[in-house]
Amino acid sequence: MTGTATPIKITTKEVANDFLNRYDTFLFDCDGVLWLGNHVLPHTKEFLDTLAALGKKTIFVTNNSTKSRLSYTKKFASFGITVKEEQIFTSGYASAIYVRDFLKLQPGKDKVWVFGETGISEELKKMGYESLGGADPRLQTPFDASTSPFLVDGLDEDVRAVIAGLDPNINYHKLAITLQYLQQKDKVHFVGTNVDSTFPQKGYTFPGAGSMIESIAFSSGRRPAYCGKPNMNMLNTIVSAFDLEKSKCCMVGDRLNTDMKFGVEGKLGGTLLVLSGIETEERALEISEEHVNPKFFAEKLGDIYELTKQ
Ligand SMILES: O=C(O)[C@H](O)[C@H](O)COP(=O)(O)O
Ligand SMILES: [Mg+2]
Repeated sequence: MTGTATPIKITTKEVANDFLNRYDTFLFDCDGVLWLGNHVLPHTKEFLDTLAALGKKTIFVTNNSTKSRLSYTKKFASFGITVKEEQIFTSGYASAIYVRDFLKLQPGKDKVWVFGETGISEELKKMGYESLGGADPRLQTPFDASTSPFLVDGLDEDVRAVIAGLDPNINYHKLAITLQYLQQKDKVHFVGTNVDSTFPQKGYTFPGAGSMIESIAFSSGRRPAYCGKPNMNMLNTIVSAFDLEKSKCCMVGDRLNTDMKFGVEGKLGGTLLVLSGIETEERALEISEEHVNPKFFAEKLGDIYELTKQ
């Protein structure tokens, strides 16, 4: 599936201003666009300040489930950027919404086993769900079936779903216990936060959530319901939360099969691919049935900011 026209590279003041004037709302991916891990990219704050000065709406849509929306407001603040929790949507939040609104699990009764970080368990807790696993320190111990408390004490009968996401502290203990829950096929749903195969960091590309979730899918022989980008439920949640006019929205991201697909399939007014994360100019321009093409592309957000200031 491809876009309909040759992607436009933003390299002049005129094209940069035309790009900004086309949309009133910008949906920003985070990793690979605003920052790489804890390294904020050039002019991220200045670019967002420019959009605010132009009266544009900004929404942040990250597939990174390791932090809660509230925690992300603190990450933004550490870069001097003020963002409200309501402006942020994570794949962990999208997964918790799926458990609540689609699986209709009962808070206070049904529990969720988490393979991943606190970004998932904190969103579940805010919805009234008790979660197990996740950052439980007992999972950091080397795995031994005869001593693992999760087996010795027995699996929790009230677990009705597994949510699996990015876990930089992945280990065999976590994989083994998560599999035990997923082997209860008729009782425990399998939810994945996001399908990203890799995770961009400054100077490196590391394994992403999708690589871990697919490992669990392989061992369990089950397919997860993925909730992050490019899932349209996530987009519909955002569009209705802000009552957005799709044709006036632009999705800004660094990955073709999540961010750009999210924007194109979501029929947003436009898409901007930045090359500061996963993709390359060749891929942006490549016509392929394997991926969509962006409407615009640029080396990085900061370049667009600098062009508007010429
Ligand atoms: O592995 C992952 O989870 C993703 O690479 C990463 O977190 C993507 O985050 P995003 O680019 O959607 O902000
Ligand atoms: Mg990204």
